[in-house]
Amino acid sequence: MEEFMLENADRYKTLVNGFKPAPASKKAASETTSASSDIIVATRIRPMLADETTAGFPESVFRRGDTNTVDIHELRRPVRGLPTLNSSSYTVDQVFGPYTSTSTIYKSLVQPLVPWAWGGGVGTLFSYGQTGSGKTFTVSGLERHVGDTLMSGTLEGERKVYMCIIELAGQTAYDLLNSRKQISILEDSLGTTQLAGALEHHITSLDSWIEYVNIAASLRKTESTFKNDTSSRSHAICRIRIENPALPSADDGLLYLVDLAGSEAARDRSTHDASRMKEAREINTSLSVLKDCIRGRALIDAEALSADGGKQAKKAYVPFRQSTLTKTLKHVFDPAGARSLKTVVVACVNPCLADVGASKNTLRYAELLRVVVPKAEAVEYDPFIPTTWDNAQLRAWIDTSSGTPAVSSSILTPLETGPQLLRLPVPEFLARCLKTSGVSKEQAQAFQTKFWKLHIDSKKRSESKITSKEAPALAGGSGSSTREKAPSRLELMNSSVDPEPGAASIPFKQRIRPGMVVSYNAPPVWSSTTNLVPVKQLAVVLCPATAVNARVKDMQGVQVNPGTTGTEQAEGDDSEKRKPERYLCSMVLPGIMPGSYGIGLWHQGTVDVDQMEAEVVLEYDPATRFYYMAV
Ligand SMILES: Nc1ncnc2c1ncn2[C@@H]1O[C@H](COP(=O)(O)OP(=O)(O)OP(=O)(O)O)[C@@H](O)[C@H]1O
Repeated sequence: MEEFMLENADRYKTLVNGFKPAPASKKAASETTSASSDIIVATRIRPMLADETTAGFPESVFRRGDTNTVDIHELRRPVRGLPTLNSSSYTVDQVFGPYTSTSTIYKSLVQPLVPWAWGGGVGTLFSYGQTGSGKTFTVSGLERHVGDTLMSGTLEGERKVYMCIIELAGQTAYDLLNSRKQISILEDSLGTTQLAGALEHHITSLDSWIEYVNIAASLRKTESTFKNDTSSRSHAICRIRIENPALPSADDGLLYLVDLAGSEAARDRSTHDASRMKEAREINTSLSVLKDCIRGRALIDAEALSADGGKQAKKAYVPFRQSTLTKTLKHVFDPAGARSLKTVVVACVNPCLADVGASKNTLRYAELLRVVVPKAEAVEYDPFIPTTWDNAQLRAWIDTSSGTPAVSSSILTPLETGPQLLRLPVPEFLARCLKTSGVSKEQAQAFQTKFWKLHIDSKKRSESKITSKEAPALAGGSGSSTREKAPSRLELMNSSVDPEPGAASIPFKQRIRPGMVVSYNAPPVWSSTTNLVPVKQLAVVLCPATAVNARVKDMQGVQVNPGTTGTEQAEGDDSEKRKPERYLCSMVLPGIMPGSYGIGLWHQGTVDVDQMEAEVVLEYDPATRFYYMAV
């Protein structure tokens, strides 16, 4: 095939020079969808390398004028006659041609992620592409620019910056800042991913930043391939954690710079042995899972913040547990997390005609990452729905609703709209409030909760409005009177409310069931053994203590059902005696948002029925991914 390309290089160049793209379809103007603003997908076309030019290969990847469209041309070998041109085009959010510097790319794509992470958000950069397309060249250049910005002292406030660089090869992880020592990727009992065994370095100067980046680069596992002598067959993840000492309980900002393993060109594979083929399969699987995770998470975020309550958005799935790469980057994908995210993907392409197939695959992948969400229609302003507020409406609300002294709206939201403020990382929200003189941490926190609560309540209201609108249609046809449609059992699954009709009229102790949330008045048995403080002494009932076997122990290691050692089961036909008096429960833990809760599924203890005070209804909020108490 390469011979055919070289033989027909001149004809190919003539055909490419005469290429005229089809006129842009009118569809774009009338589009009802747009790419999600939380994820930017860009393409960088690297320059031709000397060996490619010397071999006589022409270029095959071109930016179309100043647009965000890339044209790829290849030669088609017809059955009869002269070769013809086969062209395809791909559209992404930004295109950088072969002469664009890394510094320009930094300014336009990555620089905004730095203050985002500085303010407590999660920013992630992925460089993706075929082997030898310039991924490592791009990431290593960007790493230096990030270090420059972080260490420049120009960002507001005091922060502590920590760096950790790891490499993932298949299922195995190594610490690139500790002599490539093997480490483990673990999830702790609160569901947080831990890079167990990896060293984290406190970075205080640009020199030490560069030193660590260089150490990692030199240790990066490389294995020669046909295409690129220093090809990396592993993913490298540089994680920057940014601590804000002024808000010790707030989430740390995170910045991930990820140099993905090369997605190889088909022609390279022919020279590989079985282990290299297995490696290639593993890489391709992890890249495919990554694509699903990026898309899924962006769809979920778009859905949560849409003014229509996400009714138009498709239901998304984020399979982050399906690969070590996405498990490691759990913060970036986990739909149950509440972090504000910004993601940038740079799809690197090699312009050489010899690699045209791989370039097409890379750009196809890039296009798939562009999550299309329903275009924001001009929504009618509603004083109770923050997602409908423009900047002026939001500022007017802040001026009147943020307490005394009022939080300065020009500091908190100089430009933001309601939906944008909802996306702001909580630590950044609080830090901005605290800039108004006289505003205390407590006031800032209470105001942040108030804003979120308004949003959550508005979503609940919009859901119930839709339900009641649907009711006549469902009742219609029979001519029956318009009844409000009762929520189905499935719809009730977002709440701990008893799904049985009429349950509210039965005292809660007579209908204790798995999933019921109760408040109780005894000192929590687990607080002495853990630093996690249960919230308001709430617990989720799992099952009667008598239902579990002798092996089951609570958090203190105490046997939950002491009656399971033998005799009691043989004796028991007296149902009164067997009636459970205590229940195995999971602890309800404080959430990240003020007023929010999480459920510590594995933080289990027993609660006596006598100690239970009342049933409490917790509702799950998909926007923040926490539970809130229903009023
Ligand atoms: N924008 C660029 N300008 C100049 N040279 C570049 C550019 N991008 C890449 N190169 C050169 O191309 C070669 C391959 O780049 P690089 O090693 O970054 O590819 P890669 O995609 O990381 O490959 P692999 O997946 O095999 O690791 C290197 O010699 C690099 O210096």
